[in-house]
Parts: sequence; structure tokens; C-alpha cells
Amino acid sequence: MASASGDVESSLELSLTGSGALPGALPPARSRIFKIIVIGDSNVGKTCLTFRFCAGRFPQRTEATIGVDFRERAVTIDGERIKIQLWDTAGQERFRKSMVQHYYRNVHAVVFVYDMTNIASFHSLPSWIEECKQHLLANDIPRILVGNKCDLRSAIQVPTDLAQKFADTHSMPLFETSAKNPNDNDHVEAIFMTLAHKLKSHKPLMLSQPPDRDEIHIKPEPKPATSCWC
Ligand SMILES: Nc1nc2c(ncn2[C@@H]2O[C@H](COP(=O)(O)OP(=O)(O)OP(=O)(O)O)[C@@H](O)[C@H]2O)c(=O)[nH]1
Ligand SMILES: [Mg+2]
Repeated sequence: MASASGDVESSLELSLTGSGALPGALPPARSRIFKIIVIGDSNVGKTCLTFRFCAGRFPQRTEATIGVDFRERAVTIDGERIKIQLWDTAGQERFRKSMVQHYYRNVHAVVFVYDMTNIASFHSLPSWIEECKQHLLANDIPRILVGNKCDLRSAIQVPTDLAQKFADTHSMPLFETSAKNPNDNDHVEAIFMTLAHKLKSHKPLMLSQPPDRDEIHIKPEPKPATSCWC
């Protein structure tokens, strides 16, 4: 995997307003926002993965996501300040119905997640890919496949070669990782940073787009406890 680097500046920012700015000072430059949606069956660990990347740790406990939560982290890549905005979507059909069109609007990249200890979540991947198709996602939008929970070694049901074949068929890179123990295999950090690097190099002129803040509930996240190389 290509190495990913970027300086962590801050985790979630709720507002773009410049409160506290000196009178007469120039307004801060707007940073580009990369909207990345994270999709997959319920319980595969989407909330934990996005929390790990944005808050720098594994959440103590999670509940099924209802609708969507979004988390942001500002990073600097090659001197440019970029906001990585992760849309942590609901895996349960009943909790996503009314939100699906928001997920796909102006999306820049998609992360498909399955649970390595649950073969059913792997078998659901074609239906998630189909949902993307139905929402007319452009072919050149980067997509990656993440097998989560690789820390549960004795319970693995999805062999790497099977997942790799699937990833190759759909022209996606595969990462096996753990939101809980990021020292296992690929770091969660590196996965999202690699995607951000890719977006930055592919979308040099992309404008920042504010999320649907009037429609989406924003949850604040705590700052990472440590500077984060998970
Ligand atoms: N061992 C282990 N458990 C994990 C990992 N990631 C998530 N979990 C656990 O898996 C369960 C589900 O995690 P969530 O992140 O809430 O799953 P989700 O995909 O967001 O589920 P929905 O919101 O219902 O779509 C929780 O009990 C987590 O603690 C991991 O990497 N390793
Ligand atoms: Mg969730």
C-alpha cells in the first residue's frame, strides 16, 4: 500500500464561522471538503472505523446508527488544508430509508465495509454496490473495500483470497483492518489518508461543498487523546 502522510490539525469542526478572528484580519481560506460515505451491513464496524479515524480511538460503546452521523477531521496534505468528512451511514434498512439520497449527493469517494468474522456481511457487498449504481455514482469515484475486525483471528470467516478476488473484480483496493486494534494489518489512519491523497491528486479543481447542515444532525466528537498514528 502506498504510504500515507498528513499532519493532523484537528478533529471535528462544527462551524466554519471565524469567531475570535482579529478585526481587520483576512478571513481564513476555505478548505476543500472531501465527502466520503462509509456503507455496509449493520454491525460491521462503520461507526467504530470512522470514530477511530476522527477521534483517534475505539469508542467505548456504540448503538446502531440511525440515518447518518458525520464526522470530520482536518488534515494538511502537501501544504493544503483539507477536511475529510466521513458519512457514517446506517446499515439497517429501516434506519436508512429516508436518508439514502443524502448519502449519495455530491459524494467524492465510497468505502464499503464488511465484517471479516461474518460471511453474510461479505455476501451483501453486491447489493451495496448495486445501491451505488442506482444512485448514478460516476465511474471514476474512488471506492475501497475494507474488511474490519481482523483482530478476531480465530473467528475469521472471510478468507483474504476470496475478498481479494472480489476486490479485483470490482477494481477496488482491499484493506483488512481492525477499528479496535489498529496495529493489526493496515492502519485505519492510513486507509483514509490514502483515500484523501488520491482525491487530492484526482480532483485538483474540486470546490468545497458544505454538507446539508439544515437537514443533517451533527454530533460533536471529542478530540483525539493523542496525536494520532493509530
Ligand atoms: N473486535 C472488534 N470489534 C469491533 C470492531 N469494530 C467494531 N466492533 C464491534 O462491532 C459492533 C458494531 O460496531 P458499529 O461500529 O456500531 O457497527 P456499524 O457498522 O456502525 O453498525 P450500524 O450503525 O448498525 O450500521 C460493536 O460492538 C463494536 O464494538 C473491530 O475492529 N474489532
Ligand atoms: Mg453505526
